[in-house]
Amino acid sequence: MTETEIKKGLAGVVVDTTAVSKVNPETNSLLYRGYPVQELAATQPFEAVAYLLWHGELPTDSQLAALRAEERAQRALADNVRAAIDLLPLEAHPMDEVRTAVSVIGASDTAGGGSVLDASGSPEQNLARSVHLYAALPAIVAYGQRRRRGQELVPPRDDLDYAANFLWMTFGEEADPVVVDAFNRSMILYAEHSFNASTFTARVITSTLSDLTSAVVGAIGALKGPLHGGANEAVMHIFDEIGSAENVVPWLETALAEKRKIMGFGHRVYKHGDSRVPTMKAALDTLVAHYDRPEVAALYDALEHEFVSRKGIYPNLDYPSGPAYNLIGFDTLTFTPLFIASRVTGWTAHIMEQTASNALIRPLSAYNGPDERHIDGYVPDATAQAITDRAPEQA
Ligand SMILES: CC(=O)SCCNC(=O)CCNC(=O)[C@H](O)C(C)(C)COP(=O)(O)OP(=O)(O)OC[C@H]1O[C@@H](n2cnc3c(N)ncnc32)[C@H](O)[C@@H]1OP(=O)(O)O
Ligand SMILES: O=C([O-])CC(=O)C(=O)O
Repeated sequence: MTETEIKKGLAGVVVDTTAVSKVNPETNSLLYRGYPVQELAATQPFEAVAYLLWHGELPTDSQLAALRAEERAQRALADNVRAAIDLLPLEAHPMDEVRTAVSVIGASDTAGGGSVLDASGSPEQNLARSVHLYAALPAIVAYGQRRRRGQELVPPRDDLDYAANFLWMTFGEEADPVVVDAFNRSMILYAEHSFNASTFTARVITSTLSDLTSAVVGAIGALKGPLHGGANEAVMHIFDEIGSAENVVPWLETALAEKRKIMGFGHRVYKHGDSRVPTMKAALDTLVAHYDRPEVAALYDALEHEFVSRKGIYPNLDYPSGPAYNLIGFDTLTFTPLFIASRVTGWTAHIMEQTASNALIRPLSAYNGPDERHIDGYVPDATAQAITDRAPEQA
């Protein structure tokens, strides 16, 4: 195999089909099961989009009511999950906290029937466990933020929809409808994006016939990195570093001179802008007006203008989401866990799709290590000396 045949990072490689979503960089569009994400964000509750991703169709009224009832019944933070979270240091990264909590659920989940040991991945069991994770995650994320702030757990409210209840459990007060709407839109925009790194991770794990929760745990690990979901958190650090719009030019000149990656910009698939950004920017603008924080929009616009005009690289969804979550009152460390709470719907839709039409995912590699050599030439002492002699940075 020659080097030119290798697609580093699988860039541009089509590895399978999917009916869950379609990302089209040419038309700058994103369809969930055929519906433009902008239309879904403008009209649907997150619950209906979760249903759409899992079932392929938007729910009827009674189907939506049934999903809502199932979700509400599993909203409360389970005692064993809380106990596991409480064992973690307060300084633990919230992504590690959520990953651990999901693992605990997986080790004790009987949703969809069967014993704890039975993770057979039948369609009924996978769907029930998907709904369970989606229902359980808001309490986990909300409790994590409250725990770090030294606040008590807030139990869920049965009379609130998913987004309003999520904000209630996080802040202990009912959010303004404008805020609930912006948050609901962000949940919908984050829900699904074809074969991104975390979804692909989930599909690789599923392809070995491992269980649904293991695939979600692996996906969380992939999402944590700043080149993927961790970027929404990194965007806020950049905003904090810059401070205000008038500092953008000197800050950016230094960052570019240092060859820093500017988080929240660039995308593997979209090269002319992310289809979700205009919708999330509109939600951010609503929040800026609601909280009367024009300086946030000024900084956002100034950095976007300077970076795009210098580099021709456009914002991705994490760019408007970071400041939007900050305005709502989430701690920066909570931003990527919010992404998990949303993306678990897309991940599990892909896990079910992979299960239904499985082939072990196992690509090839081109070897570029030492030529074949033989053990009779191996001298242990000489090898040990060679390791000791290595420069510290190589050791
Ligand atoms: C929801 C999401 O997960 S969206 C992605 C969130 N991630 C980020 O915002 C992190 C910042 N962005 C990036 O690191 C990249 O744009 C990625 C990883 C998202 C996509 O990267 P790739 O498709 O692999 O492109 P790659 O990283 O090779 O970039 C191509 C060129 O643009 C540059 N570039 C791309 N994004 C950025 C950026 N944010 N800041 C500075 N330069 C950038 C690269 O340095 C590279 O330049 P070079 O050709 O001179 O080396
Ligand atoms: O598609 C990607 O590579 C990353 C992304 O935007 C997402 O997962 O939402």
